[in-house]
Amino acid sequence: MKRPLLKYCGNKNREDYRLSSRSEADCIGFIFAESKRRTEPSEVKEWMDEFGKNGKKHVGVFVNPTLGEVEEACRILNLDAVQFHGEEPLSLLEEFKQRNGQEIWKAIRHGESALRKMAHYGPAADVFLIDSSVKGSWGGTGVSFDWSLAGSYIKQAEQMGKPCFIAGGVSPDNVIDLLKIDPAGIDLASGVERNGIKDERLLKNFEKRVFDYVSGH
Ligand SMILES: O=C(O)c1ccccc1NCC(=O)[C@H](O)[C@H](O)COP(=O)(O)O
Repeated sequence: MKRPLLKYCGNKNREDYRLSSRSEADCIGFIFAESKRRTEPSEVKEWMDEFGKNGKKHVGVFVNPTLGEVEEACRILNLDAVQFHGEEPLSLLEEFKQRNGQEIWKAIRHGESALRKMAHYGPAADVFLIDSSVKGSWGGTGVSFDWSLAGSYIKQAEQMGKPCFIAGGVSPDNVIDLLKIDPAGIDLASGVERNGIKDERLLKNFEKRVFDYVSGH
């Protein structure tokens, strides 16, 4: 099987950045929205200048932002992709795409209307990310959803010709269950953190499990 793309999200300090930028991840994410993981583009720029991007796609995560906020972060960081993680109108994503051309990720919460929302955002989204739905939180909850239901998202994204990341409570302990449904990408924040910061042993353990599983299938 093909290894899924990996994204470590919620890098919020210099050490998180150092670890994630030296990891096996393909993408690393930064929260520019209200969160315990919130950071500022100017801080990320300092870490990026110090350690280098090391080939990782840098993804800025926003929740119901203004176009100006997203464009300002893109200007400072030259982001490779922007992840819209709220209930943004499709017109905002379309306008952003038209003006800037960056890759757009649309996060959608698992639930009854998720397939319909994927179709709705299809004209603007380049990548889908399906996350758990937890009341009162937009993301980064560490809570998983029933992955036996994730096949329909993966299939619909494939039919639309777009990769689909699965997120929400993924960790070294449960990633094998997720790999069995063969998602194009896996996104996680909490599962590779200890006391709220990225943990090298958890990152290595997670990657070993993914790589061992993939090489055996
Ligand atoms: O991580 C956050 O704190 C966060 C806050 C607000 C919006 C989005 C957020 N995270 C976006 C991500 O892509 C996370 O990796 C995703 O929600 C999964 O998080 P976790 O369940 O902790 O692995």
